[in-house]
Amino acid sequence: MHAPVNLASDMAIRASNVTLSLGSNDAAVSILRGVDLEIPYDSSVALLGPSGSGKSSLMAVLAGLEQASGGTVQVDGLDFRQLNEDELARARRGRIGIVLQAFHLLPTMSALENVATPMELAGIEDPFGRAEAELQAVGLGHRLTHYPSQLSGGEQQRVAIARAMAAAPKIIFADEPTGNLDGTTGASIIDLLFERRAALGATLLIITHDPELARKCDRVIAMQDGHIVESAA
Ligand SMILES: Nc1ncnc2c1ncn2[C@@H]1O[C@H](COP(=O)(O)OP(=O)(O)OP(=O)(O)O)[C@@H](O)[C@H]1O
Repeated sequence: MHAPVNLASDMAIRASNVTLSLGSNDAAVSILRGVDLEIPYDSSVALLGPSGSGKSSLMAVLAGLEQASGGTVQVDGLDFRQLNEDELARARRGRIGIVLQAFHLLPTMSALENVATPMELAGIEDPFGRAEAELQAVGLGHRLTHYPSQLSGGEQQRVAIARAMAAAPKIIFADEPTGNLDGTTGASIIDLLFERRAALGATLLIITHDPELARKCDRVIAMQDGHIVESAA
């Protein structure tokens, strides 16, 4: 087993020549084809690109959900390619928050439990106190004991945001977080994500098809065919 290597880094994310192939032999598909990327701490980045260009796959690699096939991936100073699956899971805790299009809340748990339980399992101190404070911060202080089926889509995404943010992660990954919401609700979710990001001083990488949302970010990165084809501040 490798010990996590802690590399001095001024970048939240530093990826170099990252490749990802899935499947084996004749069925292997080349999904990421040499991605180079540097994202500073406390910044926001939009990731744009056509369907199938590799945005979600790149996010999975940078979030430590998928191991790259080649290249280097440094996240908050950790060399992800040196870590095994358990070490990656530990590295994510308290460091990385993830918000997806489908909210992925556990239906048998209240809003409070959905936010607190992952922190409890990760051994983070005072998980219920932190969960309650974060649910209040996302405007759901009055919905702590509600179950997902008793919440609107927008409210469920607020719970998912609270779950991603409650452990004060340094990096937040959001994959089309408004994809299942109507325009007005989606806009309020985006405002919330940016507000909480700023409050935490976290880095936000957000996959979106919405150019207006992309303009709110410090930087826009465009992908095509597994490559970064454009990067603009
Ligand atoms: N597990 C897998 N095995 C084989 N191919 C995969 C796998 N996961 C994704 N792919 C392929 O990798 C390519 C990139 O997929 P990815 O989901 O990263 O694209 P995307 O840019 O996020 O697309 P979208 O905007 O539609 O979500 C696609 O061609 C997809 O079919």
